[in-house]
Amino acid sequence: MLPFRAIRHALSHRRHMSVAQSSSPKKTTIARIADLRASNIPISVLTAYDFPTARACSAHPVDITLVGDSLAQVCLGYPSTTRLSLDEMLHHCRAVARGTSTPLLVADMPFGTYAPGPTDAVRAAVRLVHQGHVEAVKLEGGEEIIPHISALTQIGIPVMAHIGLLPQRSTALSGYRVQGRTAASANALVRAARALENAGAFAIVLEAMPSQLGEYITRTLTIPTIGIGAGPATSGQVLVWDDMLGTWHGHKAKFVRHFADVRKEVERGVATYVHAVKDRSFPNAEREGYAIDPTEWASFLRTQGQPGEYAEHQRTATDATSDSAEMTRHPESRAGALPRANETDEKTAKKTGLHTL
Ligand SMILES: Nc1nc(=O)c2c([nH]1)NC[C@@H]1CN(c3ccc(C(=O)N[C@@H](CCC(=O)O)C(=O)O)cc3)CN21
Ligand SMILES: CC(C)C(=O)C(=O)O
Repeated sequence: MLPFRAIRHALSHRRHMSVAQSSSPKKTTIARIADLRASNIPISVLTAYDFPTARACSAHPVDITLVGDSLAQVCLGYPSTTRLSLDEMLHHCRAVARGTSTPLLVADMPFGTYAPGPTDAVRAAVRLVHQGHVEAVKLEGGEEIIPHISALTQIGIPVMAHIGLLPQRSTALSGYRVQGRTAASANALVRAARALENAGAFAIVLEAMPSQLGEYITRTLTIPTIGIGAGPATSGQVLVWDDMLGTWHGHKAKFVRHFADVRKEVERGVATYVHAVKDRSFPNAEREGYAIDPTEWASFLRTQGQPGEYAEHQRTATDATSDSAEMTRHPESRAGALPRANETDEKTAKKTGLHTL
């Protein structure tokens, strides 16, 4: 019997107990993922690429946090996931691991790190566990990667498989296309799914395929299916962080739903900040600044050879920073004789078009 099957069966007596305790978040284990599928409770998966997104995934919490290689596109600006190196992936895995508490932590094996053969797959996956602090790995592919998956599961690295649309092969496949739309390709996907389960995968991502096929594969297998564009009947769902929050600026696949409009908030925040800096309403000297004892300041100025009257003026000006009339009466008293606040405001507003705010 294969390793994860054995673990699942050995722990099956705990099934009902652990699902019943779902109100108090516990560390997600491989057995718990199997429990959720057996109990027909949908499995929630989200990608995360850094410490704060990992914290957000842990706070609610999601069941599985995936350091997806979509990292290449949404976080690092590469045109394709094939550009991502193992070192770059490791750097982000460590940050995500530091912010992860309860979710099971899974990382994508980057393009080229497993294709050469099972030995290379083991070497790269061991680095992801050792140096990336992840608990499981995900690999894209069908029957051609069965030996790789067997090698990984036999040494105790849990594997999430991934079939259907395979982004790492989008160049060879001439783009991101829905898979399994013909009887022949649907058959090939079902065959691959069975083979991956037999090789010991603990779960399988089904990407961009007809909903009927997503349901059919889910019913055929005993391991959970995690769908992304595979319809509502899969055992769980995964979305890319930036797609879910509406921050991704690129193409929106049909399967994407925005659960928040964070991009609009980000744009509003940046524009308001720039405006506040330009019109000097930020920072406020008292609420957002630090003070020095006036006598200390006066004595500092004496060390600088400044007249006492200047020190006195500085103190008054600090007490009433928002009083632009004060600055107008003594414009020369400000270091470098900066232009008056109103002048600056007018000029920058013209340059940046901030009048529209
Ligand atoms: N932001 C983002 N979200 C993702 O889900 C994602 C990434 N990036 N980068 C890596 C891969 C690439 N993925 C993609 C990218 C595009 C489509 C897409 O546009 N699909 C077409 C299908 C058209 C058809 O064959 O009918 C669509 O319109 O939905 C799907 C998955 C999934 N992954
Ligand atoms: C979309 C998910 C499944 C993924 O593979 C990724 O984030 O790279």
